[in-house]
Amino acid sequence: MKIQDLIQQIKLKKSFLCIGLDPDVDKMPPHLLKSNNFIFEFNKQIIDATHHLCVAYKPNLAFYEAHGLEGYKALKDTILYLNEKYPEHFTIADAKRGDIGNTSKMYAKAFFEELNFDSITIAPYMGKDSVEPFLTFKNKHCILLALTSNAGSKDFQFLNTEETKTKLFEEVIQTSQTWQNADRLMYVVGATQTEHIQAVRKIIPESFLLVPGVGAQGGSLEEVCKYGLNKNIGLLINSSRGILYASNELNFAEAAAEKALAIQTKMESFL
Ligand SMILES: O=c1ccn([C@@H]2O[C@H](COP(=O)(O)O)[C@@H](O)[C@H]2O)c(=O)[nH]1
Repeated sequence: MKIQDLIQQIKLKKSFLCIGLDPDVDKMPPHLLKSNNFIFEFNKQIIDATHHLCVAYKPNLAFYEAHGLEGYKALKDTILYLNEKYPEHFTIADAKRGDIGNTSKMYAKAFFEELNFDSITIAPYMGKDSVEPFLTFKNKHCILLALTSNAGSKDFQFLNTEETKTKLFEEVIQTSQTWQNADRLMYVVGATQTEHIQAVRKIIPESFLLVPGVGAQGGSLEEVCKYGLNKNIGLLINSSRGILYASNELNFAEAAAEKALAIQTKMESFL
């Protein structure tokens, strides 16, 4: 998908909501567990109930890989369903990949060609040659982990770099912007890190940020918007558990849609 198409969808729907498809058997409605391919069935009902309120879906690979072959099938069915029925949605494989070049090339083929996702999250720790194979794909996007939402982000991401005296997360953003096809880069910045979004925006005023951490992790949508919005919106704010598990009864999909609507309504007031 082209960035311009994503921006158009955001303006049309007055929403920059990304719904995280993190199916957790322990939290899913028990009645669904009886059906074959219940993970896909759960996703399908969530997608059908919420598609008009969001512009992106983000399956996190862990929730599929934990189920082996069945999980992979559910992931494949989910992305096929999205691409066929709701092709205007931006799709994110939250896989956090990145390896030596020839291995990254295979990851890129897996997610961009075989599964046909629009984007993938990438851990940038291995540097330029681990990310570049993903950046060769036209109209596909690489979302680098910059400043993550978890407490452990403090372990490394705030360390000062000796050469440039910037924090490691700032260095990741700055340096990656010099790579070929850097216009295909986006960055993960946690909603729990709002005091640092201004610093991020100073380096990349134009880039899209994928912002997880509202809802279950306690991040504030208002604060993220205050510091993160740019002239093209420039934000995809993710919520997974806060939407998916609003109810585990028969009405789970409608309950999820109500939560998504509440977020979309707030978003509309910022546009
Ligand atoms: O810094 C990060 C990077 C990724 N995530 C992922 O986003 C969702 C958040 O789920 P919630 O249920 O809305 O908390 C999940 O898939 C994480 O693995 C993140 O939270 N923080």
